[in-house]
Amino acid sequence: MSGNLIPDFSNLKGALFSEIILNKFIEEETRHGQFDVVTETKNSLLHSSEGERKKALLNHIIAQKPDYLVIDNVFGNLDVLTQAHIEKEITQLSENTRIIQIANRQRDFLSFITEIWVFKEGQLEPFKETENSNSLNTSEGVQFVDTLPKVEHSAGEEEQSLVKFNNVSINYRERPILNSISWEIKSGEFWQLIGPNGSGKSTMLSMIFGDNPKAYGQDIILFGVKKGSGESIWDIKQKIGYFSSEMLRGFTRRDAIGNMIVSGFFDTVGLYKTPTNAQIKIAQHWLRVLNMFDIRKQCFLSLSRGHQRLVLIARAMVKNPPLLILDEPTNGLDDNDAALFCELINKIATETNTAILYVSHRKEGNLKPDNVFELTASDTGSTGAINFDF
Ligand SMILES: Nc1ncnc2c1ncn2[C@@H]1O[C@H](COP(=O)(O)OP(=O)(O)OP(=O)(O)O)[C@@H](O)[C@H]1O
Repeated sequence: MSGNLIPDFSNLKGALFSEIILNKFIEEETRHGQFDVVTETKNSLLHSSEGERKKALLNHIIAQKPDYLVIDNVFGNLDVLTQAHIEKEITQLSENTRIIQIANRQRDFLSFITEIWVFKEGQLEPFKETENSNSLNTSEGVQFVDTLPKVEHSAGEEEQSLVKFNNVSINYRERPILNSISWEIKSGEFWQLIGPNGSGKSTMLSMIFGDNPKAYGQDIILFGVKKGSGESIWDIKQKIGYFSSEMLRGFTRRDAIGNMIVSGFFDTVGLYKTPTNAQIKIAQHWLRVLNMFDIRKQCFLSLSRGHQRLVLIARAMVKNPPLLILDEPTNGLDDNDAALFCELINKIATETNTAILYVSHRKEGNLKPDNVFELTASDTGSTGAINFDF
C-alpha cells in the first residue's frame, strides 16, 4: 500500500491473525510434527474445529507481544460466543497495540475501530455509513428473473426420506462429540444446520457426504439404504450436489464459465467428455438464470468471488440432485454477494424438489430455510433439536 493512509510500521513488530497463518501452522504440524499453537482440548490443529483453532492462534499471537496486529477476516465461520471471546481479547489488546482489521461483512466490525475505509474500484475511500447503511457494497448485483429448468417428477417423490439419523452417537477417542442425534431430511425440504464451533456440524456432514468410518455401525439411512450395507460412496455422491467455500481453492484452471457448469454432469474439474444436447440445453438454461449467457466463454476465474459461487451452485445443480449440501457457503463474501447467493438458494428451494442442507451458524437476513436443526454442545456430546426461534 502506498500513500500516507496507514502509518509507517516498518520498525515495529507485527503479527497477522488470518487463515493463511493458521494454515501455515497446520502445515508445520502435519509435515514436521511441530505443535507451536496449542488448543484448549490439546487436540492437534488439524483435528480441531474453527473456533478452537482461532482461539489457540490468538493466544499464541498475544504471547508474542506484537506492536501491531492485522486481523484478516477471522470472524467468517465463528459462532457468537467464540466471536465475543475473541473480540474481548482483541479489545483488551487494542489498549496498547495498534489494530488493523480487514473485514467484508459490516456486522464483523470490531466496536473499538475508529476509522473505516472501503475498497472501491481499486481505491481506498472513507466509508460513510449513511450513504449505504446496509453493506460494503462491492457487487453490481444480479436479479434472477428466469425460472429454473423444469424437471419431471415421479409420483410419491415428495415424501421420500433422503437422510435419516436414528440415535447417532459419535466419540473421538474418549471424547463424546454427538449424543443420540435423531433427524430426518425429506425430499424438497430446506434445512439450516446450526450449532457453535466444535459442536459437530462437520462431523455430521462427513457422515452423509464423506467417508467417515465412524458412520459405520450407526443407524444412518441415506436415500433408503442403510449406511455400511455395501453401498458405494460414488452412488451416494451422485445423489448429492455439494458446495463449500473451501472448494474454490481447487479451481485454478482456466475453464470457461459455460464449461464449468456443464462439467457438473461428470463431476470433473474441467470438461473431458462431450456433453449431450440435452445437457448443453440445461447448462444454457442455468447460464440465462444467472445472467451469464453472454459471457459464457469468459474465464471462470475472471468472475468476482460472489459470481464464481453462483456458477458453482449451477454446476452442483445441473444433475438435479435430490440433495444439495452447502457448507458455510457465504464465508468470505461481502454483504451484497452473500445476499445474492442466498437469493439463489431460496429460488432453488421454491422452484425445484431438491432438498437443501445449509450448514452455518450464521443467520443470513434474506435466507428462508423451512426448518432449523440446532446442535447444543455439552460435555456428554452435542444433542440436537429443531429450533423454532432462529
Ligand atoms: N479426526 C478427529 N480426531 C479427533 N477429534 C476430532 C476429529 N474431528 C473432529 N474432532 C473434534 O470433534 C469436535 C467437533 O468438530 P466439528 O468439526 O464436527 O465441529 P463443527 O461444529 O463443524 O465446528 P466448526 O463450526 O468450528 O467448523 C471438535 O471438538 C473437534 O476438535
